Amino acid sequence: MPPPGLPNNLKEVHSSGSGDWFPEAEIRYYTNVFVVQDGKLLLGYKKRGLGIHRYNGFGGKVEAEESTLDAALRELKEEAGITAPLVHAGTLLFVVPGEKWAHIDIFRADKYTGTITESDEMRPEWFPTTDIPFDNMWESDRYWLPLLLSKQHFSARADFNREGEKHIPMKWWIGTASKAVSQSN
Ligand SMILES: Nc1nc2c([nH]c(=O)n2[C@H]2C[C@H](O)[C@@H](COP(=O)(O)OP(=O)(O)OP(=O)(O)O)O2)c(=O)[nH]1
Repeated sequence: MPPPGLPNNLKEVHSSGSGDWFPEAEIRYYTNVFVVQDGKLLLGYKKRGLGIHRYNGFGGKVEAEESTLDAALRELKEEAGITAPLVHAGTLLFVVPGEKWAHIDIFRADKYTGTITESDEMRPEWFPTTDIPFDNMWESDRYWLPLLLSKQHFSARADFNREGEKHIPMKWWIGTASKAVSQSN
């Protein structure tokens, strides 16, 4: 059974952890973009803020009166210097008790235009899709990123406890939807 906050028509791919899901809270919307080309995945080494010193896709908060897609395009331009045709790949609910729930819309692009450029926030780096640095990414990414790479639309929830700057994974659930990956623009 999918956890609270996810649609209930999903097929489980992976789940882990124990205890109860953390209680509901207000939702804040984020984006995250992964560019995949010629068997390589573009990641950014985060130089500041949430997820510092770890690799991630490019993204951030959706601003007021901005669509999710526009936010994703803006963050990709700000953080990596490029633009790309984005396809919605899945959704991740990122939960920390006492904080707003982060609803992260995750996009994939198979091509891009512009010159990849380091920003204040991210240092872009290509990795072979067979050698992704999961040990240096958010803990549950290893379970859903393969679904993004194989173009299966997914929904996931990951609950963490925060200890200072550290996020300790408590429980997570990842599933796929029957709907095919659709073009979002
Ligand atoms: N891959 C992955 N990404 C995550 C997880 N949790 C989480 O917040 N993120 C993403 C969502 C956002 O893309 C990014 C956090 O955004 P941010 O705090 O840097 O937002 P921002 O760029 O608007 O921040 P700022 O400019 O205001 O400092 O991290 C997770 O578990 N896995």
